[in-house]
Amino acid sequence: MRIISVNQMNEADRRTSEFGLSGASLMDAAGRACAEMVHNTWPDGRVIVLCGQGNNGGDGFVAYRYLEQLGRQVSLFLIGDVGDLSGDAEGAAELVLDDIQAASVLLDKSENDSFELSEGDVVVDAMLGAGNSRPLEGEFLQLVQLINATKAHVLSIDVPTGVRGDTGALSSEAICADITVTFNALKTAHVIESAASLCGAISVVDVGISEETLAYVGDEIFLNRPDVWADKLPWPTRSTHKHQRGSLGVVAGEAGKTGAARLAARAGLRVGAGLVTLLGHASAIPEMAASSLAVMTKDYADIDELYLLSASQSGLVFGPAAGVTEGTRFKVASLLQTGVPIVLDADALTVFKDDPSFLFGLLHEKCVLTPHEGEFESLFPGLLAEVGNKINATRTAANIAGCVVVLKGADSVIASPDGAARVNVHGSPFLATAGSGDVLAGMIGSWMAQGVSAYDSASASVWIHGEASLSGGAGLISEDLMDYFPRILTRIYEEIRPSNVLWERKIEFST
Ligand SMILES: NC(=O)C1=CN([C@@H]2O[C@H](COP(=O)(O)OP(=O)(O)OC[C@H]3O[C@@H](n4cnc5c(N)ncnc54)[C@H](OP(=O)(O)O)[C@@H]3O)[C@@H](O)[C@H]2O)[C@H](O)CC1
Ligand SMILES: [K+]
Repeated sequence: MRIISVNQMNEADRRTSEFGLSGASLMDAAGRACAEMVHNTWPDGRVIVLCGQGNNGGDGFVAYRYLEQLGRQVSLFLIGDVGDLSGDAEGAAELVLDDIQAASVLLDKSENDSFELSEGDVVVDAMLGAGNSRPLEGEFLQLVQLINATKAHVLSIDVPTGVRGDTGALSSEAICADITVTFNALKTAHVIESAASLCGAISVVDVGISEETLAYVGDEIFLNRPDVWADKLPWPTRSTHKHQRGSLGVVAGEAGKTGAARLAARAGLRVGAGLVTLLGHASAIPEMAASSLAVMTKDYADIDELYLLSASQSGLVFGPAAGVTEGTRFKVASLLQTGVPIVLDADALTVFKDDPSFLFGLLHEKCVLTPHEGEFESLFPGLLAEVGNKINATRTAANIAGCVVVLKGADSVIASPDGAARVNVHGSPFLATAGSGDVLAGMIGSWMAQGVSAYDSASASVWIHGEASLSGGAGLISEDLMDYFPRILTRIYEEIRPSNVLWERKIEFST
């Protein structure tokens, strides 16, 4: 599923009308889909369709017409004058002209009490869509506040009114929808917070804009789902041995602070690395060894030994509980010098707060940085605010760093230095718990150790991590996450069924 900008969607619209379906046909399909969604989701109750002056309102006029045909009790309101409508919206309004009422009657209770919204009503929000260009005020704002204060169900067309398509940030109060119906692709607001949470359940409907057109106008930005990376994961064959499944080295913090590295190591083992080793100072070995069975431990006396041990791994993880110290900086530099694929997280990022460009000079294309918003701000100060769009800010960061950057959150963005990005919304809020980032880092390191690209390793890990959190539900702690991996990985495997892999070998005997 593609994520595209408002301008790109307008261009896709324009190209489609030029070479295929007219704007009026697209609007008809859009409005019809919304009417059907209302009818199927809420088969009873009054429906109130609230339209603005643009094409979002146009979709609303069409939806009104189809809802009438479906036999629904439905009323139609317009903000502004019919005379100000133009283009396809004007055409759609002409078919329902006699039914249009001024939206002001919804606000002025003395004028018409019967239009007080109540529980069980359904509001179709067609006030503003992709064309919203500024904070709401006047009637728009009052209507949004009125609708949000009721218990009526709300279906927003394209985006909830008040939300701006190209950012997740809110500049004024916006509609809180139960369902948002959008067309052929997603926009930033559907996946990035805070706007994303206002969309409710999102339904992407095909109104006739082809994938070819979207690919032509759009960037390589997709929703992060198994369909974009599942076939890139390696599966062992019957003759694979553990040394062919990669060796992951997780560099631990000091004695007493090795829990984070142990979480990462265990996650790495679960995700499939054949060998996982915790690398630590001699003083940290006893506690690591005591709690690890299949994970090995190895001590290093100094940075030269760490370099040698790391250089023999096929994937590395460093940063969780490493300490914001000069020693951590040296270790990062040394680990990067090995050229081995590496995940840098937490302290391994924060430690470069004062001179991020020094880190950028050391990074290579097999690196993955996994900052949360605070750590991102340390490395790329002001970038998020300046770009105003989390997806594009992360893409810029990946370009500056020259490697994959995962900006973690409810809406994690995985960006590659070539401009591609994937946005992950798959996960539970209970992931906000100690150690969950350490688990993620271990997973990414493990896929990379097995030869998967940095971009696919990060994408697969973020999704599987999210899926595990959903399986865990409430009360989840980081230690639990790993227990869900086998079932999730088996499901992914079963969906793909790589032709070169045979798990269960059937041998039948007949007598
Ligand atoms: N392929 C598709 O995605 C399809 C989309 N459709 C629908 O079309 C809209 C986009 O339509 P557009 O006309 O570009 O935009 P809007 O309807 O959202 O709004 C434009 C009008 O609203 C005014 N405006 C903008 N911001 C505000 C504001 N904050 N307050 C008040 N008024 C505002 C704007 O006026 P200006 O003064 O800014 O010029 C316009 O009058 C898309 O969302 C879909 O629903 C197609 O119908 C199907 C294909
Ligand atoms: K809307």
